Order: sequence, then structure tokens, then C-alpha cells
Amino acid sequence: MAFEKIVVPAEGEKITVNPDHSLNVPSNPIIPYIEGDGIGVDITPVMKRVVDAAVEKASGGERKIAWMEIYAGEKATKVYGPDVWLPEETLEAVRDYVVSIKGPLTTPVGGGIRSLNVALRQNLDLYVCQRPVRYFNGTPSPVKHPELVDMVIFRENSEDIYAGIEWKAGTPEAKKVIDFLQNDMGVDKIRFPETSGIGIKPVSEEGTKRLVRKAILYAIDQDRDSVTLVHKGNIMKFTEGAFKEWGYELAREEFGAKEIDGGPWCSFKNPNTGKEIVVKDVIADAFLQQILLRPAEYSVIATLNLNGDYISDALAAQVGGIGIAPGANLSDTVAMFEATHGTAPKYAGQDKVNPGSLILSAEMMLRHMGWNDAADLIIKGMEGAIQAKTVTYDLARLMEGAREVSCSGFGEEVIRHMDD
Ligand SMILES: NC(=O)C1=CN([C@@H]2O[C@H](COP(=O)(O)OP(=O)(O)OC[C@H]3O[C@@H](n4cnc5c(N)ncnc54)[C@H](OP(=O)(O)O)[C@@H]3O)[C@@H](O)[C@H]2O)C=CC1
Ligand SMILES: O=C(O)CCC(=O)C(=O)O
Ligand SMILES: [Mg+2]
Repeated sequence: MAFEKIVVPAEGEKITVNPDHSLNVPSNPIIPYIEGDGIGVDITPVMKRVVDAAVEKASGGERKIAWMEIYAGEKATKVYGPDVWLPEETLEAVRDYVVSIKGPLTTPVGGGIRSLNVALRQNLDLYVCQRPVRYFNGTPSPVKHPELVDMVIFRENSEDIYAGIEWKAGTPEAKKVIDFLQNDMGVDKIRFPETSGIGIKPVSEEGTKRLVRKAILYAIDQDRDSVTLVHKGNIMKFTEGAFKEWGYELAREEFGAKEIDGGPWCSFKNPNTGKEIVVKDVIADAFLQQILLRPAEYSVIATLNLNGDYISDALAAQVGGIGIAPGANLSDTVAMFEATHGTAPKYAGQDKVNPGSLILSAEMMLRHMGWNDAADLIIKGMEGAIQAKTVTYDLARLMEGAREVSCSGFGEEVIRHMDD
């Protein structure tokens, strides 16, 4: 494929997907990456350096990633022209090269362009946002027992209010929808001034079931003991409430789950290990207090898009903050890894922030590729650097006796501790 601006590395080969969705990973895979806006310029090169070191050490130089820069966000407008935020060939490369990684991208509040992060997920139908939240020994935390937090969030990534179907107050479009709601749909019970902005929240059975299926399959594969559906179904009955119903329905129909004490909680035996997996649900506001008070009761979380966004940052805070919170956007074939945090613009270009989130996102990527030996080295390096208290400002400010290092300095520490 001929790209306009993307330079394909001559020495690399493509990862390909088999009909059963497994990957064929060559020893020199081409991995597209988006540097990202704001702190992307700081964390992305450090992530690449750490990954290269881990792969080199794990394989004795037999394997090497051929990095291929692709563009989105502010950098795309510099490379392609003033209004090109998400070039078509970026989408093509992500699709075609199967596994990629990205830095954060800026979304202005209240106006301007819509989220490029959301656009990437929607365009490529990356319907799962998988965000593991675990504790690294020695990390400072605001809670007493951060080690009890070990959850993997499966956030629905393609629907919900996050999809951005909305109209600004005072526009003819908003007025048209208000007229429709009042005149055709009989919405007359609430105060509904014409100055209302309008947002629409689509949630489908297909969208819910494919997400919950992934969460349950993960629980089976990783021998987890529960999957919790988190929703606000008492208030949004036909979207969040339906998410809960469809989730349970899927557990019963596809996994043979049986109701516990008349339901709705249900359980089934893990076909691999024989252990019981409980499928349960919690209303979202209560969940946010439960994860602080009783985190050990939760393992795999399946939730809608906006809830998942809130829960990701809240849970990350319990184990040290969004500086070390990784993630993946997944379809059945394409995987794009990215940190949970954003562009933290006030720190951009200062070589200051924690590159841990993007490094751990790359760790997930290596595991996804089957390069577990390199992924293990990254975990070892992160654990070593944190336990030695050589950390970036975000962790240093909460730790006694820490030595604060820069973003790139932390990367070097991670690499050094791979040899512990
Ligand atoms: N997937 C993506 O690309 C995402 C993009 N965004 C976008 O990013 C922009 C900024 O969003 P904002 O709400 O400020 O959220 P950010 O996640 O960018 O930053 C919020 C705060 O989190 C802390 N933080 C974030 N990243 C790191 C890091 N790597 N190391 C240490 N601390 C970190 C900093 O805290 P402190 O000030 O305490 O040091 C920072 O001020 C927005 O345009 C938003 O839309 C947001 C989320 C995800
Ligand atoms: O797209 C954005 O700007 C924000 C995305 C976000 O907060 C997330 O994916 O967690
Ligand atoms: Mg978020």
C-alpha cells in the first residue's frame, strides 16, 4: 500500500490475523504509533526505548519492532495541512497493520473538533476498552489497602452518550429534536426550555452483548471469580437498565449461567478450571463507593462507555494515579493500545510526567502479540524502579524518601531494573 506521508520501514514485516483471530507475528513486526499531543512528545519516545530494550533482552537480539510513525492530532495538522486532524491513511494503517499504540490526543471542551480518540474507536469499531487496574508494591496510594485492587475494566467503547450525538442549545437542530420530543413523543412532564442542548444515548443489545461476552471470556481465560455489570439502570431504564438485562441474558444463554437465589445474580463453572464465576451487577454510584470500601469483591468489570471513563480514572487513583494506568482498544482483529490519561498540557515538553501508563500499555501490547517474555521484563523493570523509589514527580510527591527522576530518567530506571 502506498501512503502519502507515512514511511513504511523497509526492514519490517506486517502482523497478520488468522480466521480464528489469532495473530501471526514475525520477528520484526511493523508497529504503527501515534506520538500524541501534549505530553505525547515526552512519553512516547520513552515507551519505545523501554520496549526496544525489553524485546532485545528477552530475545537476545532475535526480535525487534520496526516502529512506523503515523499521525493524528496536532502533529497531523503539521504534516498534512491545517485542518487534517485524523488522516484517512492513519485509519488504514491501524487497520492494516493490526497492532498499534498511541499517545494521548487533545479534545477541546465545549466546541471545536470532536474527540479524535473516540473517532479512532468508532471508525475502527474498537468496541472494547480494556483497562486493567492493579497495584505495584511500594506505589503511594490514598487508600489503606491498595493491594486489594485487582480489577480489569471492560468499557463499551462504541455507544452511549460518549458517542457525541448532540446538538447545541438554540440551534435549529436542537429545536427540531425538542419539537419532536414534545409534539410527537409526548414528553410533557419535565421543565424543557428551548435553551436546552440535546444529547442522545444509544445502547444496543448487540453492542452490550459483544462487550459482555469479551468480559466473560476474559474471566474464563484468566480464571477470575466474578464479572460485575455496572450500570445506572434504575434511572436510564432502556439504555443502562437494558445493558444489565442483556448482560445477564448473555451469561445465561451463552455460558449456561444459573440464577443464584432467584436471581438476578447468576453463576457458572469455568469450563477450564471448574471454578465458579459469579455474574453480578451494581448500580454505578454505589459501585464508586464499593471500590473504595470493598475492592476485593470486584474482579472483571463490564460497563457502558461513560461509566467506564469515570471508573477508569477513579480506580487508577486508588493504585497510584493515572500516570501508571494502561489500556487497550480492541475489536476482534485490530488492537490499539493507549494510556488512560490525557495530554496533561501543562507538563508538555518538560520531560517530567510519568511514562508508566504508556509503558504498561505497551506491556499489554507485547502480551497481545505473544511476546510474554518481553512483557515480563517490563513488569520487572517497573516493579524494580518503583520499589527503589526512583520515580517521577507524581509518585515522588506522595512517597517518603523518593528520588524524583525525569520522564526519560524513569524509562532508564525501568530498563536498568530489568536486570535485577
Ligand atoms: N485517550 C486520550 O487520548 C485522552 C485524552 N484526553 C484529553 O487530554 C486533554 C487534557 O485532559 P485532562 O482532563 O487535563 O486530563 P489528563 O489526564 O491529561 O491530566 C489530568 C491530570 O492527571 C495527571 N496526569 C496525567 N497524565 C499523567 C502522567 N503521564 N504522569 C503523571 N500525571 C499525569 C496530572 O495531574 P497533576 O496535575 O496532579 O500533576 C494531570 O494534570 C483533554 O483535551 C482531554 O480531552 C483525556 C483523557 C484521555
Ligand atoms: O477523547 C478524549 O479526549 C477523552 C477520552 C477519555 O477520557 C478516555 O478515553 O478515557
Ligand atoms: Mg478518560
